[in-house]
Amino acid sequence: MMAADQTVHGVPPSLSAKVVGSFAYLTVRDRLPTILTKVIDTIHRNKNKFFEEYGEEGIQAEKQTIGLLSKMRNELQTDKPVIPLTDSLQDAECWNQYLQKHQELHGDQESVSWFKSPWLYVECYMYRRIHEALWLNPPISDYDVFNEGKTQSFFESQQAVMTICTHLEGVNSNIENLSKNQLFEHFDKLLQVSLWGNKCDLSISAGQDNSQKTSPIDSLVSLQPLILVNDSNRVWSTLISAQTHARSEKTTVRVDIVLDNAGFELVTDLVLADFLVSSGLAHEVHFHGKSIPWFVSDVTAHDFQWTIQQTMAANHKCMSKIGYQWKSHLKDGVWSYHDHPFWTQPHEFCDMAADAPDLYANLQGADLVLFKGDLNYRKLVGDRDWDHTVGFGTALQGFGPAPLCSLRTLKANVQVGLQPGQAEKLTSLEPDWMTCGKYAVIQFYSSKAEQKD
Ligand SMILES: O=P(O)(O)OC[C@@]1(O)O[C@H](CO)[C@@H](O)[C@@H]1O
Ligand SMILES: [Mn+2]
Repeated sequence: MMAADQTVHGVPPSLSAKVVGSFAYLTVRDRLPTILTKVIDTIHRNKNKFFEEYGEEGIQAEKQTIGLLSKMRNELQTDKPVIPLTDSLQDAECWNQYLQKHQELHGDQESVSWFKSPWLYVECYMYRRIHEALWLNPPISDYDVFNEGKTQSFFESQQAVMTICTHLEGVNSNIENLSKNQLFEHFDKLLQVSLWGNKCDLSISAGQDNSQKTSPIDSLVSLQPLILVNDSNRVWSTLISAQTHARSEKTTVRVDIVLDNAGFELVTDLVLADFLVSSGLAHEVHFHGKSIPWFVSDVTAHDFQWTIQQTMAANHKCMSKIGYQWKSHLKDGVWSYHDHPFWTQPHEFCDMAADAPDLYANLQGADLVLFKGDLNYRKLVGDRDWDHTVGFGTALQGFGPAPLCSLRTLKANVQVGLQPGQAEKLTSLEPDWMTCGKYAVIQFYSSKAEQKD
C-alpha cells in the first residue's frame, strides 16, 4: 500500500504536522489547542445562560460537552489516533469512510493521528468534532460557540462598513452613466476590497480581534504591490463574454461566491455582489456558506441573515438603505444562499465531482465562481507541497466546474502559479510571506480553450 505522503503521479505530498517546525506542525501544536481552550471557556462562561434556558439539563449538557472537548484536546496534544464520529448526523458516515480510506493509505503499522496525517484533514476534523460534542448534548446542540466572536468582529468593523456602504451608494447612484472603462475600474476596486476583506479571519488569530479598522477604499493603492498574482482582467473578460453570450441566447449571467468569513469580509462580498447585480454584469448571485460553525469565523446561514438584518437596522442612512436592497435581492431570488455538507468536509476540491456530484453539477451552472479565502485555496490546490511555479490549473487536478477565481490572502504555506524566482525573492525579503496574511492573490482558471493556465 502506498504511504500517504508519497508523491503519486507527480502530485506532491499533503502538508502535515509530521514535518516538525512547519506551519502545519505549529498550527496543530499551538493554534488548534488554543482555539479548543477558547471554545471550552466560551461554553463554560455561558453556563448561566444554559441554566436559564434549560434548567439543570442545560448545566449537565455544558459539563458533558466540556468533558468531550477536553478529551479531544488531550487526544490532539498526545497525538492519539483520529477516531470515528459517533453522532448520527447526515455526514458522519462520509467522515468515517474518509478515515477508513486514510487508514488504508497509512497501512497497518501506523494509525491516522493528529500529527501524522494531512493537516487539512485533521484541522477540518477538529471543527467537526466540536460540532459532535455539542450535538450529542441536546439542549445545547444548536449552540454556535463562535457566534460571540463573529458578532463582535462585525461591530468592531462598523466604521469600515459604513465607508464601504457609502462608497457603493455613490457608485450605484451613477451606474447608468458609466463607460465600460469606468465600470471596470469600479469592479476592480470592489474585487480588491473583497480580497482584502479576507485578512479579517478569526482562525489565524486564534480568535483575537482581527477586524477592519482603516478605510477599505483608501488603502487599496498601497496594498496593490502585495497582490502576487492579479488576474482581475481575466475575471472581467469572463464576465463580459458571459454577458454577450447571455444577450444572444436570452439567458442570464450567474456568479457564485463561495463565502469564507463573517464580519467585515462578508460585508465586502455582499458589496461586490450588489455591484455585480446593479451594474448588470450578473443577473443572479448564488452564495455558498457553511452548514455548521467552522474555522472560527466562517459564515453560516444564520450569520448571513443576521448580517443583512444588522445592515438594515444600522443607524446610518446609506448602510441601512443598502441593507434593505440586499433583503429585496434575496426576496426576489436575484440572490440566494446555499449550503452543502461538502463545504464542511475535509476533501480536496478535485474530489468534488466524485464525492459530491450534485454540488459539482450545480456549480457547472455558474458563469464564474469566486472562492473566498485561505481554506478554500488550500482545498482548491489540495493543500499539497507544490512547487511555487506549478500552474494553478495543474494544482487544481481536474477541478473546474466553471471559470473560477480565488480571492485569498496568504495564511498557509501553499502557493502556486508564481513566476520563476518570485518565491525566492519573497523568501529572502520576508521568510514568512506565505503565512503572515500580508500578501494576496486574485488567481483565475478556466478550462475553456481560449483561456491559458
Ligand atoms: O480560510 P480563511 O478564513 O482565510 O483562513 C483560515 C485559516 O486562518 O485557518 C487555517 C489555519 O488554522 C489557515 O488555513 C488559514 O490561515
Ligand atoms: Mn475562514
